[in-house]
Amino acid sequence: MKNPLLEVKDLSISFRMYGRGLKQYHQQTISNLSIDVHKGELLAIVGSSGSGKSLLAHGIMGLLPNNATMGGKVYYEGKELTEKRLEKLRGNKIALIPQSISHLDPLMKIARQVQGTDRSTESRERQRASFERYDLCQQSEKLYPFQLSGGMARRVLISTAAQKDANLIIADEPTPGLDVEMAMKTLNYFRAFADQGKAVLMITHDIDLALQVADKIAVFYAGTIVEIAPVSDFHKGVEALRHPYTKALYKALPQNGFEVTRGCQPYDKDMPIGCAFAPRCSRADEKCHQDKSPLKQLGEGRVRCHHAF
Ligand SMILES: Nc1ncnc2c1ncn2[C@@H]1O[C@H](COP(=O)(O)OP(=O)(O)OP(=O)(O)O)[C@@H](O)[C@H]1O
Ligand code: NI
Repeated sequence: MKNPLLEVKDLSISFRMYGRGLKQYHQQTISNLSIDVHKGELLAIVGSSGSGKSLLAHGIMGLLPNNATMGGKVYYEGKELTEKRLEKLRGNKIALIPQSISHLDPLMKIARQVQGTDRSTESRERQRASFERYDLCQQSEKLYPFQLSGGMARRVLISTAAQKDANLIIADEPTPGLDVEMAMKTLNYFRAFADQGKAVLMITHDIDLALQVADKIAVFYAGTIVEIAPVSDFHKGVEALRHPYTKALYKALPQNGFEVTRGCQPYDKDMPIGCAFAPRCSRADEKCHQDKSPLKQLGEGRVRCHHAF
């Protein structure tokens, strides 16, 4: 297979924090995370809230807060994505659709911020066409972000990315606030975008929606990827999936029985030394509690579990 368009290798992200008596400590939030996205591919990332999905997106884009330290490497088109390269590519060839609408500038009318620094007639036309596609009427151009509803703001963020000449879209929870029709339109746009030989990394809570358009699903748990599986494995059923957490996510879907797994994801400070899912896993044994499994290739997928063969 050709080089991936985006490759994340052994990523780690930690935060400098202050505890009691202003004692400084480092909170490890993402560790040993590797993924790649090829041209033509739509990779969906699913996982529980607080597992580090948005941090991954911000880490790739070079938008981490000041108290964060990032380790590992990110490659784009086979070359390391240095800060200097990012400055050129961010918002052009690599577009982010952020999860939070707070990424909109509160003091700038939305048409202006969607166009960015390019105020040419072409840029204005692209912005108008993109607004039209996302049902944003012309009057909305003059509004400030606080005057938008949640769904409108989401559509502004999507149309901002859609009017760029990007090769890679990183979409962080792009569908909340959208009605089903608009959500499907957005996902179909991502699919068509990938089919043109470009690529999409889409973070979502909605596995059902992801299954309709993605090629692969990467499952996130407590700051790392526990499984990457082709969508066809999810369609085959629970037996085709490799990691106990992926199986639990699958069984929690309404059509698969709404089964609840006891316990919750560990906090960064209480991270177990072994597999982070072990405290909730019925198959966990001594080895699982003691060491983390590497991400192993298994069939067409990859899994981080001692018991998966
Ligand atoms: N600025 C920060 N300082 C300290 N910790 C942070 C900071 N930003 C994020 N975190 C930590 O990173 C963890 C992961 O956050 P992130 O926003 O990536 O989760 P997520 O998987 O995107 O969740 P959600 O699905 O709710 O959007 C949080 O639980 C939080 O502990
Ligand atoms: Ni998030």
